Amino acid sequence: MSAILKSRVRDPRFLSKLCKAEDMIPVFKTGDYLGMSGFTGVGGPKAVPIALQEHVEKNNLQGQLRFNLFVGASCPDPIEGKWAELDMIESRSPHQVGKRISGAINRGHMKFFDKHLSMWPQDLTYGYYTLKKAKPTIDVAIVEATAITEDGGIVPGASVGATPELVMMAEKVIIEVNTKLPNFEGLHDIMIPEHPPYRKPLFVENVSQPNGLPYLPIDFDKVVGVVESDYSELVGPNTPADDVSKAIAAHLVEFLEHEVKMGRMPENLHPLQSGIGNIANAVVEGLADASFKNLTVWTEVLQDSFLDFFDSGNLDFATATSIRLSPDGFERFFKNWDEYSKKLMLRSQQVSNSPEIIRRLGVIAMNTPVEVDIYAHANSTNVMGSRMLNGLGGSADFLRNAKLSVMHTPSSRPSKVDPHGLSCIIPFATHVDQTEHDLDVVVTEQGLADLRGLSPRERARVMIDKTAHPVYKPILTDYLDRAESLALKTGSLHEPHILKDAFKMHINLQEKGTMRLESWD
Ligand SMILES: CC(=O)SCCNC(=O)CCNC(=O)[C@H](O)C(C)(C)COP(=O)(O)OP(=O)(O)OC[C@H]1O[C@@H](n2cnc3c(N)ncnc32)[C@H](O)[C@@H]1OP(=O)(O)O
Repeated sequence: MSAILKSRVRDPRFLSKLCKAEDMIPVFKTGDYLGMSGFTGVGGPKAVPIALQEHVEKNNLQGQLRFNLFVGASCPDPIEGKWAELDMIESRSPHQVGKRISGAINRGHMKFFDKHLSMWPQDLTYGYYTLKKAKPTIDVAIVEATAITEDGGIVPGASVGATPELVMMAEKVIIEVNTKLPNFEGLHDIMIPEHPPYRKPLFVENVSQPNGLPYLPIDFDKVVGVVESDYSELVGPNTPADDVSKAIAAHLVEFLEHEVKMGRMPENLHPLQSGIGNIANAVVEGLADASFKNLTVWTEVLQDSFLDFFDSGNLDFATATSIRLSPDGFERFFKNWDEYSKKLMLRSQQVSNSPEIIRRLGVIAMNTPVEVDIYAHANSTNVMGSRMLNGLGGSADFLRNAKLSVMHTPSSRPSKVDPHGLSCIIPFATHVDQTEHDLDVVVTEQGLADLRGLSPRERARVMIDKTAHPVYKPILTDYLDRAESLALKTGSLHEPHILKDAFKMHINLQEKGTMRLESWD
């Protein structure tokens, strides 16, 4: 036992359960329901999942040790991707990131469902996801801790996610105490809501107000092993902001400045939420450089750009359920721990994504879609209505409930044969995650469409005019003109469509490699 482990595990009962990762292998049976801590690739167990994958590989057990895997959001790709490669995942929920896992889903080899991340943990505790089992429990939960308190509470690492509910539902719990990472004590605020009809309001009136405990209580009798882990977070680098993302950020900053000037926002705005991905990261970079002061953040994931935001002196406090930084970002975070940690709080995803709190605090939500249609229905998940990317995540928790709901996207993306082969603004979304009733603003590098208070037809004109790429403006305008004239004849002018043509741009992409239609005829 390392000296650091001894100092981190302050309840001696847990030291009596100390074992090696490999010793835990017999705990797992094929078909088990597994829960893992972690969110957006950080704060999850590493030593036990890696021991399991090595066991499968060494003993040629591919396809013979398969699990139903629940993780609040995604696991690190080196682990989950490898599990997918070794055919160790039978089913998965609610969010994943990585080509190997989405590949297995899209080949039909792995069952997957996504669900609003605020709802997923409570539905788990209602027993909705274990209906097929005789007992509505998770068989084993593997949880990363950076310390265990005197009274047996788990201090998580860089995320909280759905760990409280996974532990609550688990029959057996394995704790990985990570001694490579710093002790994250003091950063968490963990509360588990009661079931209805006993649930109390979440008493959070501002982003920095705690509402729970600084650790996760655990039933010691469930603990079947405590493993020391010395893995760093298995995260990759960030892609630097490009000109498209910078232009999107500039439009958004200008719009928010206007909102302040018109008195619809206070000078320090409202708490900000920013989604995952490169564009979201770049938009936060843009906000960090803008003139807003004393900002706050109520979000799900903090990416690297939030460190610049803190350093700019313009960000007073940020709360999330995960700090998903790049390796350089984590190094910077750990070096300046005292500075950053006093302005941060990590909550469970039921709280960070709580629709009630998001709506009451007046959050400004900003997320990236796959595509948005001219009436402002957005697809966040399924390319061509069919190929799953990552999952819905918390996008709709925020976009439906925010005071200002923003989706940002490049106006076009390259295809194999055309640098602008995909238009992200299309006539009809091939899958709908966010509806026209949820979105206020859509912004691309071309401009910003303010859709508030507009009828569908007004909205469609503004969307095409402000957000579509110039090569697609005439194509989309032509579609809308034709749809309107058809709808006039059929008395259906509220939200005009030509059903036989609505997906013609997508079909052209499938057949000719580009959405640039030569003609609608
Ligand atoms: C954990 C959380 O929930 S945070 C809260 C917000 N969550 C969400 O919004 C969930 C849904 N959103 C997402 O998953 C992401 O924002 C995405 C995938 C839509 C965009 O992610 P970004 O990193 O900004 O964009 P990026 O340009 O890297 O695209 C990611 C991939 O999606 C593909 N993609 C995106 N849009 C399209 C499209 N219209 N058609 C085809 N492929 C597309 C890209 O080609 C890329 O694929 P690649 O990895 O093979 O190159």
